[in-house]
Amino acid sequence: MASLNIIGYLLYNLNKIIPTLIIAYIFKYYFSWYTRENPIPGPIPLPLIGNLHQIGKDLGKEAIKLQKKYGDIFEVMLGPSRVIFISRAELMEKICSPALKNNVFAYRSLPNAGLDEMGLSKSGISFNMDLEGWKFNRRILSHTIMSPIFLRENINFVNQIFDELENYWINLLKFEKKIDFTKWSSYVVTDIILTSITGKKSYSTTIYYNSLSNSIETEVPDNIINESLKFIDSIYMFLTSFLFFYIIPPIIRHNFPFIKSIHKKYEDNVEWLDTEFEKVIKKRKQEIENSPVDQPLEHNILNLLITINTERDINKISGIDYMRPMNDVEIRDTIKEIFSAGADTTRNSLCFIIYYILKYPEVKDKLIKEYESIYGDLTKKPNITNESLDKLVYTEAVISEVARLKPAVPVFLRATSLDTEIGGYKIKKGTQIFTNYIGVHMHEDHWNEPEKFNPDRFLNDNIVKNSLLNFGGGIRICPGRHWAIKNLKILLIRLLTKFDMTLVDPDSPLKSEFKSVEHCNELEIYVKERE
Ligand code: HEM
Repeated sequence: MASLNIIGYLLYNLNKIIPTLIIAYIFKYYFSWYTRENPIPGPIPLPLIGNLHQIGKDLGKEAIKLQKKYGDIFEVMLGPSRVIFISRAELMEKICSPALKNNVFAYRSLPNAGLDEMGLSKSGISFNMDLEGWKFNRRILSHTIMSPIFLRENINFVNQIFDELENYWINLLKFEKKIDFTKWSSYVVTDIILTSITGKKSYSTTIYYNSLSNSIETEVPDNIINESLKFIDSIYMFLTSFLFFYIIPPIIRHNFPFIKSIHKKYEDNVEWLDTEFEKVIKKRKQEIENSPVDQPLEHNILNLLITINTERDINKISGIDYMRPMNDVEIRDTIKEIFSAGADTTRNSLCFIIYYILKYPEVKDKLIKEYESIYGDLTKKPNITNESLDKLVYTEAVISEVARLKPAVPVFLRATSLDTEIGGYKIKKGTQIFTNYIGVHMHEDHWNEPEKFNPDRFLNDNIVKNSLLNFGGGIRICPGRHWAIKNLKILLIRLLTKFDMTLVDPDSPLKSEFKSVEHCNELEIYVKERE
């Protein structure tokens, strides 16, 4: 009877109780926030969402705005979680430490249910919380893509794909001079990565060409078209789903009606992709097993990963500490990593570079002069070798300058595994750090006229340590950086020596937005063959 009375009282006074509870919650929220330990300047958060309304719009651009307002180290709340942004070269010292032992920043992320559900926290490289596994996979990936036998073959892969693109563009140019470069770059880079992994022809560029052209250049069977399209969609869905899994708490993903169906779609996609990769690995293992032991294997990434530390080891790098082959899950997740970390970054970097080169024709002329000095007569197809790529000093300066102004990864993650101190602030073990690379790249203390596009600064200036972090730094520095730069160089040589390109709208600013990486939204160019 007494409990009924209480329920009745509560129901009767609901209109007073709910506002009181809300006010108490808000009061408690702000009391905790204002009295938090080791506070760092930053915007005042809102209850429940924190600063998501500010940061969620476009991480790269918002990070710069907040840095201007709060300084080189500032904190924000992402929902209930505190995150610290670091935006100055000197403050990156510990994050960029190459020492493996007692490295405060060895982890990318704090434990995260979304990463667990995506299968990323116990496997692969970028988000692997098992440091032994991370070290093993990372080392093998680095040895594979840096090995001379792979890099030699890589030039053939990229050249083959460019030859195809060249033919398609020449055919299209008979009718239409305008090229949507964002689309082409996406398909070309997907094909480069797919071909480097499998050693087999991949069809994304062909399928795209066929969709634009009346004259079908290469017949592709329907089943291959469908498989390729499904695979490409699935890879891009995997990339897009990352932020969804990472930011949205499981309780919302699993229970809210609309969000629940998105979650299911993304979850099914992860499963489908894993199964597809597993099928490819199984088939290739069988092919290797069936081939005679003395028959040389092709130097693609899949063969290299499957045979590493086995009697068929193509690279003969078994001398490294880990004397065991990779298992199928390790191979699968390393390949997935190459796609997820390498495809979007490389293709958006290429778009940004093309934009700046076309915007600054004097830079384009200097690049062509560099190619002439190294490859001679440019009316013939250049004979590209890895040694010649290493001599392209000006090209490298252009790639660095574009990456400084427009890094494909403007902000990324690291987490503290020990208590530490940065810039005079105490930071506790288990804090999520956002490395604000774009903030460092645009810092007036590190760069003279940081807004200005000036590749020569990389030829003349003394570069401040840790002030160019387009590939990150320290023990988690991008293992694909040399491969990516080589691919960008090959594509630039081939594009600039074969075609004359101009921007359709030279006055338009570069249109990009942050979606896991910085995406080039639009890049229309006019193209004609060089005379
Ligand atoms: C222009 C293209 C690329 C850019 C701008 C880029 C940028 C980055 C950045 C900023 C990081 C974070 C490093 C850090 O935390 O210090 C990273 C990590 C990584 N990148 Fe790249 N990347 C590119 C291409 C590639 C390619 C082609 C691969 C494929 C092999 C790759 C594989 C990885 C992996 C596996 C990691 C995680 C490393 C770890 O956590 O130990 N990246 N990349």
